[in-house]
Amino acid sequence: MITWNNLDTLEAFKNLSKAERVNIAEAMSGENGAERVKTYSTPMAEGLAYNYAAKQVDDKLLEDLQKLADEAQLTEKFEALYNGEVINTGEKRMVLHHLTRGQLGEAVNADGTDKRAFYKEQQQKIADFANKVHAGEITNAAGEKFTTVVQIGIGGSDLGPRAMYLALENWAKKNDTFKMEAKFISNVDPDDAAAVLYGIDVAHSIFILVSKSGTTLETLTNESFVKDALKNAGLDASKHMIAVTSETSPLAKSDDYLAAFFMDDYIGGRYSSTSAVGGAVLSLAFGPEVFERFLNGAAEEDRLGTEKDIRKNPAMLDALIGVYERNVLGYPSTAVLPYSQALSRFPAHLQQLDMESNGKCVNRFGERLDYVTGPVIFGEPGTNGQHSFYQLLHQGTDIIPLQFVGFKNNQMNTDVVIQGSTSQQKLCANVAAQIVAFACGKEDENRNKNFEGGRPSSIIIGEQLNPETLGALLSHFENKVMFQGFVWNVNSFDQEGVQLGKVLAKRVLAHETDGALKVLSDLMNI
Ligand SMILES: O=P(O)(O)OC[C@H]1O[C@H](O)[C@H](O)[C@@H](O)[C@@H]1O
Repeated sequence: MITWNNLDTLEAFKNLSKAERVNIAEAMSGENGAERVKTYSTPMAEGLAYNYAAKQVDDKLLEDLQKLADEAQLTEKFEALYNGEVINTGEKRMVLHHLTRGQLGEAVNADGTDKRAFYKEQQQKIADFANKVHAGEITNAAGEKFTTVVQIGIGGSDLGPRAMYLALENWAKKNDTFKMEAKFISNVDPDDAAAVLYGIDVAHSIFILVSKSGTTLETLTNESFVKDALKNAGLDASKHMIAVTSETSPLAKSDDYLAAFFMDDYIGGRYSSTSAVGGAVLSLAFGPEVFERFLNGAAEEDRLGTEKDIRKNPAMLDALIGVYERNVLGYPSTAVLPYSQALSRFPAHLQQLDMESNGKCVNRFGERLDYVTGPVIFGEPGTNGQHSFYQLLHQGTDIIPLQFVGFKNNQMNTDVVIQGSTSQQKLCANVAAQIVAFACGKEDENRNKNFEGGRPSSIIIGEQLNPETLGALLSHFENKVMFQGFVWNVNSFDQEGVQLGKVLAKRVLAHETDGALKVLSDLMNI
């Protein structure tokens, strides 16, 4: 029997609050620190490892976190989720994104079909379509090959797929699997679409309209923008556009598209990178085999999420340490710092994934919570971030837990030795140095140059960012956010908080405003 309880009612949480605080600076110094780096590491899928040596934990605290995991029934809740229980209570929906990449439990039937079979069927249809485009069997009206793919979508229909595309673009070029360049149009700012259209050859471009709901104003506006551009170029828009949407959306039955591929209401936008939402653009850009390898990496990581032992379940461990930092230590935000230029948009994706999921102040039953939930998430790739906001991370008044990601090898296999080391070595040296600098600090008589240390971090380390490791990385964070939502007893799968602004914007556009909104509308010249 699963029970959904608030965090502050759990005995294990009360104990956790009383636990002695670990001094990271001490723990990470000398032989002790060396031993921690070796032992406080949990294997992930595809050769990745989650290293939490520089987190504010010790064996005793890990035991307490295990008790919290058990009492909060995290494994059981995950099991219920992947077996098709209605976990998204706000919208009365199942939560099935794991089924887009594997079958963790029982068959889930809905809408008259087996859902795993449905997602696989869509993936296969996309693969067939992509193969035909690459082979020149599906072409523009002049019989010429498409060379560019442009995704039109926003939020989950943009951020995840865009981050994944950028993560694999150079890898695919190096590994001869790069098929088509991809571009993305998301913002309703007309300069976004205009800039993308300006830089491409529209006659050889295929546009993917991606909207789960089929009603998002920004996306529909950008679709019209693109259709106009195609028309002005003397082209038939329906020969250049495909759609990815849910079968129930208004777009599903339209004749305006060359083809349509489907996801459904059981996949949240921010969890949709492994569905047709990511599948179409990534299969067109890199080939369906690369997309499949990405799914396999995610599936392998998902399986680790079913482990009860937190030391064998990196997503659950990461989630629990995050809860400890947020609810016991009181840290307000978390920085995601990938030491990989290919992951330049990964933090932006995680912002939506984490904050749209767990930025809630009521529990699953709509009752106000008396404790804090999701932290503010932000980040930039290293080493760039070091020359930007790390000052605050090192010496600011807030302690901000850090999530590093780093790879031993680069993707392009091109490097140079300057001052006795390669660029890749410099990159890796920096991330190692930062972990110790944040943890241990450095005493200095000059207060301005003093580093207090005690700033916790973890790092996910891998050999190279490739389709499999990217899939594993994505799954890790998706499952981390899910487990945290379970602990906080919030519904991580709806997003009512984005509605009010949309409603008011519509009122502004209809000139139905008064008071402050009227004056602001006037100020903005609407
Ligand atoms: O895919 P769509 O239905 O167009 O939705 C796009 C996005 O907009 C919404 O407002 C939500 O905040 C996001 O969760 C969603 O991903």
